[in-house]
Order: sequence, then structure tokens, then C-alpha cells
Amino acid sequence: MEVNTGNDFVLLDETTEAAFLSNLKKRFSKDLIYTYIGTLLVSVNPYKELDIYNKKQMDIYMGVNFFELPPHIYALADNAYHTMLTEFNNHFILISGESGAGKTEASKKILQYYAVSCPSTTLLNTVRDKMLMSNPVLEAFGNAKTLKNDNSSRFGKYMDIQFDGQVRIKCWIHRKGKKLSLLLFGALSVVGCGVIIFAIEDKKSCSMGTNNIT
Ligand SMILES: Nc1ncnc2c1ncn2[C@@H]1O[C@H](COP(=O)(O)OP(=O)(O)OP(=O)(O)O)[C@@H](O)[C@H]1O
Repeated sequence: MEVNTGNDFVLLDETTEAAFLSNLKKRFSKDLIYTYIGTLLVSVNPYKELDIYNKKQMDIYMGVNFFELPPHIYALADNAYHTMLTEFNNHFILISGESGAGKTEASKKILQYYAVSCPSTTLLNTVRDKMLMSNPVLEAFGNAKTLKNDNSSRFGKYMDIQFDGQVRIKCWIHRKGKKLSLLLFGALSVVGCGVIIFAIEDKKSCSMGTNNIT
């Protein structure tokens, strides 16, 4: 297979910031929004729907060596999953970027990939459906329109996916000026999906409510 050096920054002849940005720009103009830096994935928000997130694409990336195909968020998700299976240990995917960069969308693509590609049983399918459906609930509680993003998450999110049928989601809000944290803990299990909300202000905590979204 022909090696496209532009796919991976570490393969570029020149490793300067200018070369990095020029490669990114060149790829972006061809709707190639993903580029590797070794095992890191750089993503540029296309702000338009690209035909790269579908079952056909998922099938292409399933179980394939990380560097064998062009960079994709599915490759990253698949690699983390299969490394977990072969090494018998936990793995994490850290998504970072400025507001509006596409972090939430990236996390959704990863969840969708796992929902479609992982071995399924009726029980696991139920859990995955609930996991995907929990997103609008989380967004309803903690999103707001900002200058940079019409649907900006005003919280940091930690998702713990256990492939035996458990999902835990924790979110934190930090607002400038006033110290306010919102801890949103959603525990989705085979018996149901509970969302418990606590507001923690100045280290005092109080329960705001418990909602069942089953
Ligand atoms: N891969 C993508 N393909 C198409 N559109 C995208 C993609 N990623 C992001 N977008 C668009 O950009 C918008 C902002 O993305 P997103 O909400 O994921 O950003 P964010 O990094 O989570 O922002 P914040 O930190 O403010 O919550 C989305 O609502 C969507 O319209």
C-alpha cells in the first residue's frame, strides 16, 4: 500500500510548526480532517457533514492495524478496544481542544462505533442504546450557547465504559467567578438508567433531584 506521509506528522520531512500547519491546511482543503502524530489523532472541525461516519466506514476500520488505513476516529476507538482485550487492562481516550473544536462530537462518534462494532447481546444492546440516548439528557442539563459554539458543554465529562454492561458518566461544571460545580453522575446498568444530580457549591453539597430516564 502506498504510504501517504501527509497522514502522519512524524513522517513529514520537515517537523516545523509551519510544515505542520501547511500539511493540516492542505489536508483540510480535501476534507481530510484527521491526521496522526504517531498514535495521537489531530482532528479539525469541518463544520459540515462528511460521509465518513457510517456502518461501511466502521466495517473498514474494525480490527485493522492502526496505521494501515487513513487516520480516523474509528481507528482510534478500535485500537483502544482491541488493546484492552489483548492486554487485559483499562484504556482511556483523552479528548482535548478549545471550545467548538468538536470534542463532544468526537466522543459521540466513539460511542457510536462501540455501539455498532462490539460483540452484541440483547442485554448489551439495551445498555448501549441507553448510553447513546443519555447524551441529549446530559446536554439538556449542562449546555449553553456561547460565541464559539451554539451547543457548548459547560462541563468537563468523564465517561467510564465497562464492557460487561456498565456505563458511568461524570460531569463537572466550573464557572468563572463563582465556584460552582455540578456533578452529574449517570449510572446505566442492565436494570435501568438513573441520573442523579448534585450541586456542589463552596464545598457544601445538596441533592437537586434524581431522574429516571428508563
Ligand atoms: N466531525 C464533525 N463533523 C461535522 N460537524 C462537526 C464535527 N465536529 C464538530 N462539528 C460541529 O461543530 C459543533 C461544535 O462541536 P462540539 O460541540 O463537539 O464542540 P466541543 O469541542 O465539544 O465544544 P465545547 O467545549 O464548547 O462544548 C457541533 O455542534 C457540530 O455542528
